[in-house]
Amino acid sequence: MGRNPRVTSAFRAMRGIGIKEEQVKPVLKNLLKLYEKNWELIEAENYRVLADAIFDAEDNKVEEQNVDQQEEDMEEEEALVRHEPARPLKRLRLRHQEVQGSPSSNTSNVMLGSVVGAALKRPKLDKAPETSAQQHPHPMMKSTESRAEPCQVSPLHVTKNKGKQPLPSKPSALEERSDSLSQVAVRGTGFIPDSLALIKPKDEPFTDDIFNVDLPHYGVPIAMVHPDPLSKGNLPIENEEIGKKTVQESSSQFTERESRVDCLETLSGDRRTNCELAPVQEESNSKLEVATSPLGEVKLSLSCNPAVGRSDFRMPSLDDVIKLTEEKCLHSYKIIDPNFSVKNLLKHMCESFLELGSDSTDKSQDGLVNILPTLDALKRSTVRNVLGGNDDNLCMPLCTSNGLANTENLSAVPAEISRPPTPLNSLDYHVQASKRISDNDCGVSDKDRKFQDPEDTNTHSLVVVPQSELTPDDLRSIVDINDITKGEERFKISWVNELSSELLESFRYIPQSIVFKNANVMFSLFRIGDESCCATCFSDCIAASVSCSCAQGTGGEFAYSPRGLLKEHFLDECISMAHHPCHIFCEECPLERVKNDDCLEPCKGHLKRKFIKECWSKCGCSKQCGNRVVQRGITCSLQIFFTSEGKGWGLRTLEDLAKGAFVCEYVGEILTSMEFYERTMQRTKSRKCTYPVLLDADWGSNGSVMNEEALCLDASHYGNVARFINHRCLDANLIEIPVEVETPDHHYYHLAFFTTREVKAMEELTWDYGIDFDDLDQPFKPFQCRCGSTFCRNMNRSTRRNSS
Ligand SMILES: C[S@@+](CC[C@H](N)C(=O)[O-])C[C@H]1O[C@@H](n2cnc3c(N)ncnc32)[C@H](O)[C@@H]1O
Repeated sequence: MGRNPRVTSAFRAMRGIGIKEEQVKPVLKNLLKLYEKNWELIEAENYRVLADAIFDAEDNKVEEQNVDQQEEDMEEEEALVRHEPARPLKRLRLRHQEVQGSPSSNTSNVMLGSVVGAALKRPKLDKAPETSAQQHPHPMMKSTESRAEPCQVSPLHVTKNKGKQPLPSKPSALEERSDSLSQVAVRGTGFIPDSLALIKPKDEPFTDDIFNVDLPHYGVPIAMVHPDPLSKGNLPIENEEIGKKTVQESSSQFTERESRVDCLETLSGDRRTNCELAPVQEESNSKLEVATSPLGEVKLSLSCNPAVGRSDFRMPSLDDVIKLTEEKCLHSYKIIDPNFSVKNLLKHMCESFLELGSDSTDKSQDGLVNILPTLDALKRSTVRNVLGGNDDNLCMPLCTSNGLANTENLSAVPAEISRPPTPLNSLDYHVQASKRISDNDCGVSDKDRKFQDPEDTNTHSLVVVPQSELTPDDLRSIVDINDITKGEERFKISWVNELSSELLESFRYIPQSIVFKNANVMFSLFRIGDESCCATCFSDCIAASVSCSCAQGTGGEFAYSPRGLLKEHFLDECISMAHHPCHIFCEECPLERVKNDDCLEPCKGHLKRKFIKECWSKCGCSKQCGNRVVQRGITCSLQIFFTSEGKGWGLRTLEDLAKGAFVCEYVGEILTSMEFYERTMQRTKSRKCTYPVLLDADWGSNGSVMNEEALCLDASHYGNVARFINHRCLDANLIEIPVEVETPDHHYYHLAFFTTREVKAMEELTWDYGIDFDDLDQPFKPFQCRCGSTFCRNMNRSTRRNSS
């Protein structure tokens, strides 16, 4: 009789990835037995289960060869006593830790992706929908280069590039920052569940609440944890009663015969769960600690109570317990998610326990944990975590500086995150705690890193603290996921990260720019001449048949249409000026002067721009006047999101926008060029990133600009939504236009963003920073542009270099 063609195919597939027939045979046999000849399970994902099982079998062989003789003898003895079943299949997982765990594996997920993708493709059926992170490789998964350097912008050393670009920090600082970010990146990959593929067995429907099935049916040994002996007598009667009730309610989920859930311990020892108590004989060696929360406050251990007829019980090794449990899980539930691990399941249970017990809204708490979750809630939460319910993006990552005004007082302190139990995938809650980090690190402190288990792709491993432990600085730095503006704008602006667990860096939202210290920004009625205001107007200047004097600055015609959009020809002229730049050169450029170099460098040039002049305080028209657009603030629905191209955070519109629509202005601290120079130098030392924009639209036109008159906006600490707008070469959908709102003095003006074309809802909003990527004289290397434009100046350069 010929060989079963399915067997032949299996051999062939395995041969294709370098596995010999003799290695395949025994494992395949076992699998067929285990899956009751359900070939589909074995063939799924290009024989992934089979390959994985073979890898594991090989692993076991190596492990076994390595154990010393004594241990082997002991194991054999134990095996005789316990009748441990043969162990062909532990858990079916790809050896992803080989790529994930390695500290040098910046490209881990890329590697994983290619291995899995090439040899072992995922099945089409029953897998969780691909996240966008899987569809587009996440920037954090790749090399450091692919991560946006949030503040690499051209500094005061402005080059001939129009002087409008944000300013870069020193390369060394950037490199260091990149290094730290790359570490985050490696870890960050772990948070993205690789696959939730759970293949249904033929005859057993698989549901999400698979772990809620009656465990007695399979006899899987669930934790039997005894109470802390020290406080046994302290348990209040009410708790005991409640505990009994809770266990009774959920008793169908646990076996009564061999295992009973007794209690989950806390470090404090004086808190008791609402679990059933069992008389436990105290023997230190009769308790096996199986999992703990990251800090060890919560522990999960197993013990056997000799009083219920197990006097011959011998404590097994933790590894054996885990292996056997995984085998049973595999057999019972056919879990083949490569990320499934009982160890992680139990760890998640500890975390869920802590999470549910740490209700930060309860101000009365000053201990670590004092509200104990019901077992049902605990299980739901744990199962959600283990099955890859990726709610990582629900937790708030906050890079916080201690004292925003004093940027030097930045220090690394422990991470603190409190995560309330939330519905899966719901973003509808506020940040409840803050995470402080070192200033050169965005999102994760060293301490956090320590808690990260490279194998653990689901857990947040973050420390939970009661809200009372948050300092006023922590509370100040909280970024509301629903509204980063904290009510400062008329419209809420939410943020979302659909790609990774990276959280929004903390900053102070301000709707209007504010003077930092010495900037000479004085708005006086005295400075506004009668000819530049419309004192006699009383309603909407734009609706009037004859344009008032406020239109003089824009050629006698208002820049805005009655619909509140920029007039087409005005806008087109601004766009054309940006595309065909005309530079003004100052006699002594303040940007060069502040460097205090022996030899003053010539001015690199500043882009000439058209100004909009709005009606202002001395005008008689109403606030609703059509010539008051920018000053009325943001009127469209915007959102901050994590870009998939490696640019970091970006800004998008949630509604369609017409051409010429005002979006927002660039808001930040107003600094003199000297202040900015000093700040940049300090930042370089402390590796702090910057978000500055020069207000140089009219420099040089009236002779030299004095140092203290040369202003820029820095949105690093105080800013608005514009600080998230990314750069796009040439065909950006936004253009920045200087606007006079309070003063005709062009040293200070508002920098407002208008759409250059129609923009559809969900499109990213971009503007051309004006960076000259070709300018090799720049002291700092600009970021690697990922704008994706066909006119990308950065891409052209590298393409040119490649072709030459
Ligand atoms: C004003 S910030 C924009 C918001 C920033 N993406 C963030 O995550 O905070 C400027 C920084 O964003 C990144 N960036 C902006 N546009 C980019 C682009 N086209 N390609 C790559 N990175 C970009 C650079 O790191 C730059 O220094």
